[in-house]
Amino acid sequence: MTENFVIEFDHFFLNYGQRRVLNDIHLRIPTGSCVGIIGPNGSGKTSLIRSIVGLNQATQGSVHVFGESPHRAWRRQQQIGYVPQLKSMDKDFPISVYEVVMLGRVGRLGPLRFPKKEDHHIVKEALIRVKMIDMADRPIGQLSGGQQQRVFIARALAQESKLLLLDEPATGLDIPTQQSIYELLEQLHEDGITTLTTTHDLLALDFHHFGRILCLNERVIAFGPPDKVLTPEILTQTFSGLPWPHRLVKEDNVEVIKEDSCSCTCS
Ligand SMILES: Nc1ncnc2c1ncn2[C@@H]1O[C@H](COP(=O)(O)OP(=O)(O)OP(=O)(O)O)[C@@H](O)[C@H]1O
Repeated sequence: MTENFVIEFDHFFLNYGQRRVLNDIHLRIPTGSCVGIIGPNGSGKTSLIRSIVGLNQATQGSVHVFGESPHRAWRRQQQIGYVPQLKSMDKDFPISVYEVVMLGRVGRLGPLRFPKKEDHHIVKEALIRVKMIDMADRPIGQLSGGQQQRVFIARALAQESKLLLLDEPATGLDIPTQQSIYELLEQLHEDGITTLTTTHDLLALDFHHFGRILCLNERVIAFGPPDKVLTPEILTQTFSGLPWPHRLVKEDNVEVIKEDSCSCTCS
């Protein structure tokens, strides 16, 4: 590891039982970058994120975060903020927005220690940042999906993470709310926080907010700046899983995909 890379995958393979989910991931994420991870449902995006957090163990190869194993990086300095996919929540779950964000401080407080003035200050700042301070006393379960997502981002911010992993943060949200989440990511990027954000929904992704796009479909299909990566060919390969190389050809005003090596028409 060099200090310029926050995450380093070294020929990383992941199986669930016999099933291969991530195949020879060899990738380095530069410190401070704002990465969008795209790929269809089941392409391994969540599995990749969970591997970075140490929730999945490599079947082969390795991943290092801040130059350490994910477990050590997670436990030692609480540097990784993880916002999992939003699940529906019991409306009566008895925990307030403020308390959820304070959970982000627990790792730094240590066991059985009460929050100090500084912790309360950090929690309030995080809530202000995601524009949720007015709802601090509300039960989390009574918030909309977009509001809950902001609260979970605030919890990760309260950890003072240098690396933030967001799994499908915009899915199911209306367009202005998606936009506001992406704008927030952009601000975090300006603060030097490395962010990785997944989505399967190309329409929900505003590419302008990302410095790099990772196209994933079990393997890394492409990784680079949006203008280089978001080509019809690469997107087709990412989302269709069709073999490479191939090309898009217009036939009777309909675009069809053709492999370069054969003349068959694929739908
Ligand atoms: N705990 C698990 N045990 C067995 N198989 C799993 C497990 N978690 C995920 N899978 C399978 O691994 C594959 C990749 O799943 P993953 O959740 O990483 O994909 P994804 O790209 O995040 O999908 P989505 O866009 O739907 O969230 C899928 O086929 C899924 O069914």
